[in-house]
Amino acid sequence: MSARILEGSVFARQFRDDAGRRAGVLRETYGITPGLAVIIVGSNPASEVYVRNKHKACEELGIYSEVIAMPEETTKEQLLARIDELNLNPRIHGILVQLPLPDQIAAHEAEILNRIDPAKDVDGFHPVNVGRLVTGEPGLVPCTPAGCIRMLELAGVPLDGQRAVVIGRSNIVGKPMLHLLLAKNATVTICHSHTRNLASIAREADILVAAVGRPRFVTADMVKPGAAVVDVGINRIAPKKLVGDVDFESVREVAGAITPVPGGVGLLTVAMLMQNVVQAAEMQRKKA
Ligand SMILES: Nc1nc(=O)c2c([nH]1)NC[C@@H]1CN(c3ccc(C(=O)N[C@@H](CCC(=O)O)C(=O)O)cc3)C=[N+]21
Repeated sequence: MSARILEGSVFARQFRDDAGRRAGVLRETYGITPGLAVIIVGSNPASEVYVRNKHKACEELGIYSEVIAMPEETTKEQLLARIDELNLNPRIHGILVQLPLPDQIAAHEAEILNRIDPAKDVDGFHPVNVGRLVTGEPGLVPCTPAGCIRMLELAGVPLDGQRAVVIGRSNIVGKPMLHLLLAKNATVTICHSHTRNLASIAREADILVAAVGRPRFVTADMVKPGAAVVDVGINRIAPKKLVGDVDFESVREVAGAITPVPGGVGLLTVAMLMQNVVQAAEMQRKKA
């Protein structure tokens, strides 16, 4: 048996079509063009790929997009001042500060992210949006986990009552994924670096999400036959070689469905960001 390949491009296309349609309504009915500002501090080759893909997606959907490149030596105060301006800028409905930040301001990451107006927080990283996710109130949800859940639903993978195991406990992927799966009535377990018997826990999963940041960490022996395997990893192991957190070639022989890297979750992330920008613009219109 060989797994069904869940192509990111197929699902990303559907998310983008939906975002484009809603952006059209905002434009034609209300004269609002959704706008996104991305702040990049310093240079990081991986970040540049992401920012380029995002910019292309905005152009295709008629979303206004501004990339604000700040020098490596930017101070916390300078960055906060830039965020304050964007918070007040009526053309900008979504603000994203590209992570990771350079070393001298990385320690202030929380303070920086908390400065973004929660209504414009299209990454869903602000504590107000995190709280809404945990309590089940409507809010902006982190793009990567939100995209994975929507993909699984569109692919017809059942979640209700299923065992889901998430490997990784980051604020960006692991923790929001836990809450989104829980909201779909899955039984969720989080595994991390201190977990004992990780492989045997992973093997119980009907849905296995890998977000550990270790190349090919998930091997075939850790996967239940027929499971849906979602690979959130993006590991550059050579200048032009990208691999996920899942050993794709061996796991595809065991899994029922699997996302590739590249061409999987990364594409969903960009498409979900477009949806979040449109959602932010819709919410700001209703509040105004
Ligand atoms: N505030 C913030 N929000 C983020 O969402 C965020 C971030 N910072 N920092 C970096 C990570 C990483 N990330 C990616 C998204 C899409 C691709 C992507 O489009 N990948 C394609 C192409 C990969 C390639 O060719 O290199 C693929 O997987 O097929 C990659 C990376 C968003 N991130």
